[in-house]
Amino acid sequence: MSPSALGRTERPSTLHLAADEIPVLDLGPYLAGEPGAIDAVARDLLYASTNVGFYYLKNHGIPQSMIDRVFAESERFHRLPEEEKQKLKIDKNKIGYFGAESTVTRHSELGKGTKPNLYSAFCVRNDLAADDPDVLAGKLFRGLNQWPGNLPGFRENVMAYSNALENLGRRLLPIFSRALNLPPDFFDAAFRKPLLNMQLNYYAHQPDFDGSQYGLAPHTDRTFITILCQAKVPGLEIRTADGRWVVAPALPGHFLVNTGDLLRLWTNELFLSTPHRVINTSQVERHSIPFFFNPDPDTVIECLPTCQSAERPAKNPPVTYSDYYEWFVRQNYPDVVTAMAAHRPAASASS
Ligand SMILES: O=C(O)CCC(=O)C(=O)O
Ligand SMILES: [Fe+2]
Repeated sequence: MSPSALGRTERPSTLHLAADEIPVLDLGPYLAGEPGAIDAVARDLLYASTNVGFYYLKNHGIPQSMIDRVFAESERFHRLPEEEKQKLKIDKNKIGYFGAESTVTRHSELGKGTKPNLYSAFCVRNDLAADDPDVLAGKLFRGLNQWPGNLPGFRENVMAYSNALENLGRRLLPIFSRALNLPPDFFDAAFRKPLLNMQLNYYAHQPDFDGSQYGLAPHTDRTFITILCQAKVPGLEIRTADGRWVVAPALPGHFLVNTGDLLRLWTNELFLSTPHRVINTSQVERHSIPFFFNPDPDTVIECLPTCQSAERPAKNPPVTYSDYYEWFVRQNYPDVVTAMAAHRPAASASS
């Protein structure tokens, strides 16, 4: 146990805030390997994570043409007839399609009592092969992706983007280690085979807001981090530490990252997992793509050594990521729960 635990930090004087609220981290110097760049960006990250929980990334190195292609694929997918999309209905691994009003946000206190969500989504995970050991072992959340049969190029463009975001996620890990006073490779083992989940989210135009029916109800993410691309249409609101809901603008060429519950847990609740929600009262359809970046499901999440001290002991017992995540899925996705029950081995059916 370290003598004194890390705490919240002051805003670095060079750190820019978008919309007066949300830090903008410049990855350019770090990705270019400039000396000392990791220290500067780790300082910004520590401030953003302990005070806001959301931050934009600029100069992240992902070409705009690749982003445009994956949004074009999202539009192609969501234009398919509903019955075509239902052929890919979400399965026990939370892979596939879920339609409007088929999910309910129950895992967050803030989402309690809200109506089913208006959004629909296509979910993909790591594109594993049928002979992958985890697939053969039937490990939960390690299944094969489902792909539409009639959209040539779809799988390639979606996975090209997912692979690029996976690489970006890995490049961020040493910055988290630096911010948290940990050895540079601290997170590497947990992310050797990360548990990825990416969604092509679609929000129809919502003419009005009745106070309880959201595109996506208030919630926190059950992730390590989420890397979101909002394309052009805003609609995401985040709840500031002082309780206001503010719109996170769709900034061209920027990703919006948020700390998830898992990283909050890992850091002994030092990093904020900030509530957010979506209401699309713009006059047009909204597409967004969250990339949920998570460690291997077998990872044991135990309070980091630099986040605890005699004065600030660990607040939570260790838990494996699979247990932590399964609880969340069971709360929110009734169709996944049904699929899980259908696949449960007979021997454990009554337990
Ligand atoms: O669509 C968005 O902008 C946010 C999506 C989101 O919060 C989620 O899928 O968890
Ligand atoms: Fe979210």
